[in-house]
Amino acid sequence: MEWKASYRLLNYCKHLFHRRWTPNFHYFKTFYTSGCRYYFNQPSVLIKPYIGNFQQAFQTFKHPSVSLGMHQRNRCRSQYRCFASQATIIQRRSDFSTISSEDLSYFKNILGERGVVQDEETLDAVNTDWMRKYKGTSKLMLQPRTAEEVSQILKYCNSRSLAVVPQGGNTGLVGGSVPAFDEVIVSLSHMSKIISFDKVSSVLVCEAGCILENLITFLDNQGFIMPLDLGAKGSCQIGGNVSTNAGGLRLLRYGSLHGSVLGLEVVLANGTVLDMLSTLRKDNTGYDLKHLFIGSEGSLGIVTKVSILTPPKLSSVNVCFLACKDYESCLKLLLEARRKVGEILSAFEFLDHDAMDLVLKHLEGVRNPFPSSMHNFYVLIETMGSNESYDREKLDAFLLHSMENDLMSDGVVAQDITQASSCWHIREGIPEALMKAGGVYKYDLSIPVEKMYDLVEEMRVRLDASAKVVAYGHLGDGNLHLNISTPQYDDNILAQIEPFVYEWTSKHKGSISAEHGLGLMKANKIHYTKSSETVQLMATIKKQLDPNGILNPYKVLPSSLLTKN
Ligand SMILES: O=C(O)CC[C@@H](O)C(=O)O
Ligand SMILES: [Zn+2]
Repeated sequence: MEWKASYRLLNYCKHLFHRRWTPNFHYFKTFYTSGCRYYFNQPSVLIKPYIGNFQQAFQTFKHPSVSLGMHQRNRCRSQYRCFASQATIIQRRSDFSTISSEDLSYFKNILGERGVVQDEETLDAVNTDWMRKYKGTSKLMLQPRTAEEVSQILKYCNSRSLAVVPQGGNTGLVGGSVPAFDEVIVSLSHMSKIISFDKVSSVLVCEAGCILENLITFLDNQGFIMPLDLGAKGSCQIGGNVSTNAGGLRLLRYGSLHGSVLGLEVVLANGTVLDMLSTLRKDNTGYDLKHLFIGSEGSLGIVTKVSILTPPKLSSVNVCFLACKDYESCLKLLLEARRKVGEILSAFEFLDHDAMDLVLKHLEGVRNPFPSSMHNFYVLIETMGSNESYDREKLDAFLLHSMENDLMSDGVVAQDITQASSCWHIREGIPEALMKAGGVYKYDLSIPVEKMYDLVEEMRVRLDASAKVVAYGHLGDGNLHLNISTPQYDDNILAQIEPFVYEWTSKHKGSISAEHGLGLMKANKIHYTKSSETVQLMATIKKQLDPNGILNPYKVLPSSLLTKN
């Protein structure tokens, strides 16, 4: 029995990771929990802390190369209707101009031929969002190289009433980074310089178009890390991350970008360059305006430079993947991880049976860590610290307690970086697997964790079996990614999901956008989370900073509140 079980663990590691390793059986300990035996190789139950680039070794989540048919949608020149979002029926604002040959000459004059993109293939890509659900009809993308060029562009567009969509890596999931109609796309991709890094204060200053993964690599060489990490790090840009207040996998440990971003340079709609590029931790001189731009999705200004506090790289990293019989056990594990693992806890992610099933079916190279059985829930726990034996002791205490108290049904602990990255690949691969499975309705919700899974269960009761309700997310942050996967988009299914999902979230005092923003998808849904007074004040701020409403129109706030007086 003992040998069988340890063999199973050993076998798992061999199969999943195609690696040979020699466990030290001498150290195997046995625990009896609810009639099951659990075996962990005590000293190596925790992965050996590896020195080196942990981040880099993770699989980079690239855009799926699968060819997905464009979803059915009805669109005419003045009306945009996204099939997958019932209420996203908006009219093109008639006071916006269309591009003229004089406009093109002006832009070519300030940016040169290279900065003015009109070829159809490129425009098709930048008009289409990552999910291929939203598509604009822009005929022009501009590629400035400096904040001054951004300023000249916006000043001109403002005077001509030309609407603008700022675009970074275009990895957003709510249709916020693509035009709704024919807005001019202002790409930040050519503004990708790292300006400075001060090791002592650990502050990085860079341009908005820096790809997150490039910053991660740069900092790794200096012995630091970025305070945020996302599945889309290979494509997303820091300016987009800041503009959407991207959350991701490490928010549990390092907090949101409202805490890490120390300063910004932002270009306003009228072309004013707002220099708030502070590198100071403390500055109580009046209103801290940078926070207005963090998470405003490019609707108040275009972020051109970012100054960000970067935590030191930690040498001891552990990843474990645990199986649970019910959601209640996941919550208990979270509580115990907080208590016993404490300050070294860096991620606490969860996925349910349907999410695991989907990944196993649709993603190549992913193996079930527990090949002999499927479980109802899984959690991925990561710790990061600087003292190997201290970290091990903490994780050990947590795992032993969890086993003794029947909080997990099975568990594996990565023994090296390859195994750790395989565990992460399961979690990070879910959005790609969903895309490959067919149509997907995405909801990114903050809900008090005790209630969170009730929504998932209620949703399953509402929908028939052809719709797969898939739940996963950042459990440690109270963030549920509720996805309904169907063979294709269908308005009848959508009617069963919405407005139910928003009403349910609102009733339980949750947020209808935990980390993805509102974009085009949820601009008309903001009232489910924010009071009417708050939304009114937001509209007042928007009108003050962008009186002509040229910046990312139709997004974030309901258009009805922004009509010109
Ligand atoms: O696809 C989603 O719904 C979530 C995407 C992303 O925020 C994640 O956590 O993987
Ligand atoms: Zn997420």
